[in-house]
Order: sequence, then structure tokens, then C-alpha cells
Amino acid sequence: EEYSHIQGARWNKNVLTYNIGRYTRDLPRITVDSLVESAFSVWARASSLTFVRSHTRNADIMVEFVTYEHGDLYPFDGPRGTLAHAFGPGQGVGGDTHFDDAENWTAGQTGFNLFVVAAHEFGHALGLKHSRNPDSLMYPTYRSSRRANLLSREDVANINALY
Ligand SMILES: CNC(=O)[C@@H](NC(=O)[C@H](CC(C)C)CN(O)C=O)C(C)(C)C
Ligand SMILES: [Zn+2]
Ligand SMILES: [Zn+2]
Repeated sequence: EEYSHIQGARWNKNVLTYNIGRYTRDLPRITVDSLVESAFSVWARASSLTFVRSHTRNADIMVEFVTYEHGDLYPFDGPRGTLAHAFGPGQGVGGDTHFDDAENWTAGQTGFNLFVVAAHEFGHALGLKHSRNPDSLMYPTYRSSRRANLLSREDVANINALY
């Protein structure tokens, strides 16, 4: 889900920083770093946005793997069910993206593919809502995708309408 009711509609800058806090034990850290960077680059390629990794916790977008109650109003639900959530653009919690570490995060077609889910979440972190088009990345249900570029024409149009 995306929680934009407490944030603005879009970022008012084109260079956004992100920091990866708590990791999952399902994958090597280097793999998580690479999949997260690739998920950001999906949106960078389709917009004027640039994403820079930061090692401080005052980055625009905090990326964390957490379980159940984790300090916001949206506790996770254990295996399956909700896989992740992200806050819409804004200061503080704005843009922050949380993955449910009760899931089995993978880089392939088993479990839940971190690249695909992260790309969906980062769409929310940039201000996008869900799509009713099952071919869109912003469709609300997980589908393991074999496509390198996950974006539908609608996803591209929507990010371009914002940035
Ligand atoms: C397998 N479980 C699902 O398909 C669940 N969907 C999700 O966890 C969404 C993320 C997917 C689309 C990566 C939640 N979301 O929208 C976050 O921004 C349910 C459809 C069960 C809610
Ligand atoms: Zn969503
Ligand atoms: Zn959360």
C-alpha cells in the first residue's frame, strides 16, 4: 500500500538520496544493494529523477526490512499477505519504504522477487498510486515478472506527469 495521506503529492527536487538500514538475511547485502539500485534505476530511466545512495539516516528514502510492529502505524502480517509498504513524498517518514522480512526475499522466480517489489514500492515513494491495469507495475497484486523493464506505458505516463 502507499500512505500519501500524510505526505505531499511529489518531491520538489530531482536528486533523491536513499539509505538502506536493516537488511534481510535472505540475501547477501551486496545483492540487496544491487537489487535496490536496479529498482531505483527503473524510475530514473523513465523520468528526470536521479537516486544517490547515502550512508546516513537523514536520507530522503529510508529502505528497511522489518517484521510485525516496527514503529509506524502499519504493522506487517507475517508470511504472505502484505509484502511491503511505502510512504508518499515528504519530509521525515516521507518516501520511507519497508519490506516485510517474514517473506522469503529472492533475486529469482521463487519466493518474492525483491527487485519487482522494490520497483513497485519506489513508485509509491515517488508519489504514484495503484493502477487497475494488471500489466502495470503499480497494480496492487504481486506478479513475478520476467520482463527486464517492468514499466507499462501507463506507468511511464504517470511518472512523467509528476516529474
Ligand atoms: C502476495 N501478496 C500480495 O500480492 C499483496 N500485495 C502487496 O503486498 C502489495 C505489494 C505488491 C504489489 C508488490 C502491497 N502494496 O500495494 C504495497 O505498496 C496482497 C494483494 C495480498 C495485498
Ligand atoms: Zn502498492
Ligand atoms: Zn512500515
